[in-house]
Amino acid sequence: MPAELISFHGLADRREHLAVRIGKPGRVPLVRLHSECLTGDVFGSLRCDCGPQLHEAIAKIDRAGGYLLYLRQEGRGIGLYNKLDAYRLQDQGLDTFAANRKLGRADDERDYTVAAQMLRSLGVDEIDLLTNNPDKVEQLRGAGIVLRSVFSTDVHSNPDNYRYLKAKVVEARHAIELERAGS
Ligand SMILES: Nc1nc2c(ncn2[C@@H]2O[C@H](COP(=O)(O)OP(=O)(O)OP(=O)(O)O)[C@@H](O)[C@H]2O)c(=O)[nH]1
Ligand SMILES: [Zn+2]
Repeated sequence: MPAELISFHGLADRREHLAVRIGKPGRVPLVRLHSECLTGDVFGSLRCDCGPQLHEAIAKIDRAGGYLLYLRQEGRGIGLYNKLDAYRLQDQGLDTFAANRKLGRADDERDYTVAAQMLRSLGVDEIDLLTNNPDKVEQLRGAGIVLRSVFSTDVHSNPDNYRYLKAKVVEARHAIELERAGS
């Protein structure tokens, strides 16, 4: 599908982030904040749901018109090296959040101020948001972005990511209807 890549510099965290404009965004575009996940997005790891969510978001935004904000927040902000350490701890039985804590990190270190800055510079102050994560909703609202609607993503569960998804529901209030998906 036709898409336009827009690269941002000089944002609050000084990192380079990307917006992908897909379809024809109207006044209230459909937006997905996608946090970088090299293992899931590029290599198709089944440990998480990032790859399928990325493709789902692109297809949905293509239909509605909007933006995929690809945020360089690997490992919920702790980076790839630390995420791989966290995976090792998960293999020893810790859940995804406890593993972060064991490494001396917060459960989730992502700050979505940069997403609000990117939207503003695209001329957007009201959106429909695709997410299950209440923290994205609260942070965007706190940054002054109006959320007309919040849509859940589909449930992309498999035997390898079930514990990871369950921990998101139980510990981080994600709106994922795991049981209805028959997992
Ligand atoms: N620290 C850590 N990060 C992880 C782990 N698994 C995936 N991630 C990262 O988590 C981020 C994706 O966030 P999720 O918590 O899966 O989902 P979300 O983006 O908060 O919520 P949705 O918008 O509903 O998808 C990506 O940056 C991944 O690299 C893990 O086990 N530990
Ligand atoms: Zn992932």
